[in-house]
Amino acid sequence: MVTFWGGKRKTLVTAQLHYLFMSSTWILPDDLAVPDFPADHPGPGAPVPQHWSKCFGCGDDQPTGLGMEFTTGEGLEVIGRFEVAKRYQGGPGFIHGGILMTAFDEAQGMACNAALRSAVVTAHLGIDFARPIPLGAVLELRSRVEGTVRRKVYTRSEARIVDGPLADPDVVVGSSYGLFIVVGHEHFEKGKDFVDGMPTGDQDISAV
Ligand SMILES: CCCCCCCCCCCCCCCC(=O)SCCNC(=O)CCNC(=O)[C@H](O)C(C)(C)COP(=O)(O)OP(=O)(O)OC[C@H]1O[C@@H](n2cnc3c(N)ncnc32)[C@H](O)[C@@H]1OP(=O)(O)O
Repeated sequence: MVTFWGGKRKTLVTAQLHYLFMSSTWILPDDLAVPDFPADHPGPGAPVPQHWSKCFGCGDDQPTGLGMEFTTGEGLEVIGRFEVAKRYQGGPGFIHGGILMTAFDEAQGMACNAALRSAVVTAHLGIDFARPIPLGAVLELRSRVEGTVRRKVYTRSEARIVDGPLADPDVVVGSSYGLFIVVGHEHFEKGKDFVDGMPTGDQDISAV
C-alpha cells in the first residue's frame, strides 16, 4: 500500500510501503530548519519538568496516567521513561497499542517544548509497532526535533525496553514520527472551563 497525503496538507507526505519494509517512511520537507541549541540548555541528564500536572502523559496529579518522567539527552534529545502497568493491557500480557501511541505523543511533544520553549499540539502522529511489549516492562523513549518549517515541528522517537521483562536496550520495540504545531496561549483558553480540578505545584494553565 502506498499512501500520499495531498491537497491542503501538501507538506506531509507519508509513504507506507508495507510490502517492502514492514514499516512506514517519513519524508521530511526540503526546507526544514534545524533549531538552534538553547543557550541555557542544562546538558545531558537534567530532569525535564512535567508541562502540566493534570496531563495524562506526564502529570503527577493524574493517578490513572502514564506518569512519564523525562530527562535531557544528547543534543536536542529528551528521554522519557515509564513502566507498563497492568491497567495498560491490550492483548493478554501486553501493552495496548494506543497506550504506546500516547507515550510517543507525550515524548515528542516534550522534545518540541524542550527544543523550542514553545507550546505545541499534535497535528499528526505515525507509529510502527515492532515488538510486543509485556506488562511490567520499563520503556525508554528517545525523542528529538528533526526540524521546523514555520509553525510546523517535525519529530522522531524510538522506544526500547530497558528494564523488566524482555529488556534489551539494543532492540527498538516501536518507533514514531510526528508533526506538531506551535500554538499560542489562546489555544488553551478555549479549554479553561473544562479543566479537571486545580493544578498542583507551580504548573498551571498559564505555564503553557
Ligand atoms: C494538551 C497539551 C498541552 C501542551 C502544553 C505545552 C507543553 C508542550 C509539551 C507538550 C507535550 C504534550 C503532548 C501531547 C500533545 C497533545 O496531545 S495535543 C492534543 C491533540 N491535538 C490537538 O488537539 C490539536 C487539534 N488541532 C488543532 O487545534 C489545529 O488543527 C492545529 C493543529 C492547531 C492547527 O491549526 P491552525 O493553528 O489553524 O494552523 P493551520 O494554519 O491549519 O496549520 C499550520 C500548518 O500546519 C499544517 N498542518 C496542520 N495540521 C496538519 C495535519 N494534520 N497534517 C499535516 N499538516 C498539517 C498546515 O497545512 C499548515 O502548514 P503551512 O501552511 O505552514 O505549510
